[in-house]
Amino acid sequence: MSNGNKVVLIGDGFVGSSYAFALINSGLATELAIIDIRKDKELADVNDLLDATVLTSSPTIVKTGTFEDCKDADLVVLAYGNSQKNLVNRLNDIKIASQMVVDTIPQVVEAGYDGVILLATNPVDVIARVVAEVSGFPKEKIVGTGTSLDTARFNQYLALESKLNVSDINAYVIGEHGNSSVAVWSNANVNGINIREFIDKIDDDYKDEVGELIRDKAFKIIKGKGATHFGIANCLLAFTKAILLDEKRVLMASSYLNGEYKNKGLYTGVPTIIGKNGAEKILEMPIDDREQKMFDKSCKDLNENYKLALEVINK
Ligand SMILES: NC(=O)C1=CN([C@@H]2O[C@H](COP(=O)(O)OP(=O)(O)OC[C@H]3O[C@@H](n4cnc5c(N)ncnc54)[C@H](O)[C@@H]3O)[C@@H](O)[C@H]2O)C=CC1
Ligand SMILES: CC(=O)C(=O)O
Repeated sequence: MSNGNKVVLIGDGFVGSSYAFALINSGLATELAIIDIRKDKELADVNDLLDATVLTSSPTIVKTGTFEDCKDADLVVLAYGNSQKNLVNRLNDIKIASQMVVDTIPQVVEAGYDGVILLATNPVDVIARVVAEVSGFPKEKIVGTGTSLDTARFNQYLALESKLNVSDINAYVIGEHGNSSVAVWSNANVNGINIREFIDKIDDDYKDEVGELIRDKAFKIIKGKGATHFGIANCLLAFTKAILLDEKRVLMASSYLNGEYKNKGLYTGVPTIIGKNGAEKILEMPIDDREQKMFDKSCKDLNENYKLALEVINK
């Protein structure tokens, strides 16, 4: 551990650089080391970010990094992954992303790092499991961003539809961050008042339609500009803050299930208390039978697809 808050970011593309910008503006990190295989991009971003730090209230020391930097890091963040340009199903990226984990995580561990690893790399639920397997770390030290972005999209949708402030909407998405995600309507509320009081057309068709809209949002953004990156950058920042400041915040992380929500042995998006030890406790909110069935199917899909990752890990 460093004397302040040292973050090592691995992967400096759209997502990594947006996170880096959010992080230096937050003043949370005393030091940020950036590692990418594109050394020109890595150096260019470091120099650009250093200029940006001058006008922040608490300037972060930003530098190009090596895996040795992980030795005294307080947090390692993975934002590498396949380009989003042609994304149609995140699960198609399993082999490429698993190979990145195999290429990097042993070096993080060899440097002596044994803290929390936070990741956004897609497919994030499967890749969290790959990072756990390759690192050998306790399961709670691997924290994926899970359905935090899907949850933000669900809340945004409900705020627009109900014409209320998004801060007052409490609605969650669980399961895969991807095509089998599950919007939990049964306990969606506005400061404790059921969402049905504000939107009267909620039947199963409407739920499916909105579920589709939330899932499609990523693809629409990618069509417009090649990647989604601001939303996930702020999700990563919220997790970073919760871990570095030991906030015990409940965030929709990819966490390792051990019987919660009637499933076990895999990482997926569920409400989780996040603190300095990572995913400290999974919280079980009530879900209805329909949502449970969708969640079970999502877990089944993730388990099936993990076999592709195993081919890379065991190569
Ligand atoms: N979990 C979520 O909610 C979201 C996840 N993502 C995911 O984030 C990942 C990154 O997306 P983008 O930044 O748009 O991709 P990008 O293609 O812009 O950046 C990826 C970066 O990773 C670097 N990289 C590749 N292999 C590496 C290695 N072994 N070591 C270090 N760096 C390496 C590349 O050089 C590149 O700079 C993707 O998997 C994407 O699907 C994106 C948005 C939301
Ligand atoms: C790309 C991606 O995973 C998202 O924006 O949801």
